[in-house]
Amino acid sequence: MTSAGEAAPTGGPRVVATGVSKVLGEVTLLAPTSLLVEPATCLVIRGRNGIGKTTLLKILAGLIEPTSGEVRIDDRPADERDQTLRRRVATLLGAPAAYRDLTLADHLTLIDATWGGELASCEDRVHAALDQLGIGDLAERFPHELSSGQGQLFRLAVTLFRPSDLLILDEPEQRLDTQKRDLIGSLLRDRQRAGTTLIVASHDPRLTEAIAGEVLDLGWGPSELADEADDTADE
Ligand SMILES: Nc1ncnc2c1ncn2[C@@H]1O[C@H](COP(=O)(O)OP(=O)(O)OP(=O)(O)O)[C@@H](O)[C@H]1O
Repeated sequence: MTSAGEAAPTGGPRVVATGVSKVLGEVTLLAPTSLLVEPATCLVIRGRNGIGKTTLLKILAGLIEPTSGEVRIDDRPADERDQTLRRRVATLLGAPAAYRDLTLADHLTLIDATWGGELASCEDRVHAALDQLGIGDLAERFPHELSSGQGQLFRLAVTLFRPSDLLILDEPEQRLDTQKRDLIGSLLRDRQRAGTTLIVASHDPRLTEAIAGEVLDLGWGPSELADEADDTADE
């Protein structure tokens, strides 16, 4: 059985999205989009604020249903309720649930137990995972005792620690200083070399340069809100 903190040994899946879009009432959250991510490669998704990057990641992870189109992760439709996919796909999409009365080390220990990690080596692996992200000295802190950047490192630790061979990350660089962004770039490259497939939305050119095999630009044009603001300014 795969232990928490290790990539699944079989190699990451191929991800194919065909014409996926999301529309809620009058609002288009994501225009029709297609992509292909080969196993153990990294796709970085870019584009202006509000273009639909997070929406696309949620669709790829099977967290929300597209209005049109479909996503396949290897031969399976993306669906977070699919147990086989849940064992493979780790996501950082918004803040994962954190328990106020559990320390950072407690959180990782809980994750390890959930995914069947070996009990005897759990403590060592938990501390190694926190050390790897430069927050080993915060192991006994509670989540609400962290700075915003330390909180982001904790969320990354939680995401990277559980077994997965497909990582879907929304702006992993958020709130991090340059050194930590470089660290994340290096950790993600290592995961890719170990066989993990990566799909990452990012606004950081340096991180993109460090990890991207392919880049998908969703668009850089003005948003409707910007259009409306321009119209108002013209009046
Ligand atoms: N629940 C919702 N209801 C209506 N519109 C929404 C909802 N969630 C998001 N949107 C809209 O959908 C669009 C896409 O949002 P999304 O979060 O996917 O963009 P993004 O590219 O990730 O933006 P950012 O770079 O700012 O993180 C935005 O215009 C947003 O306002």
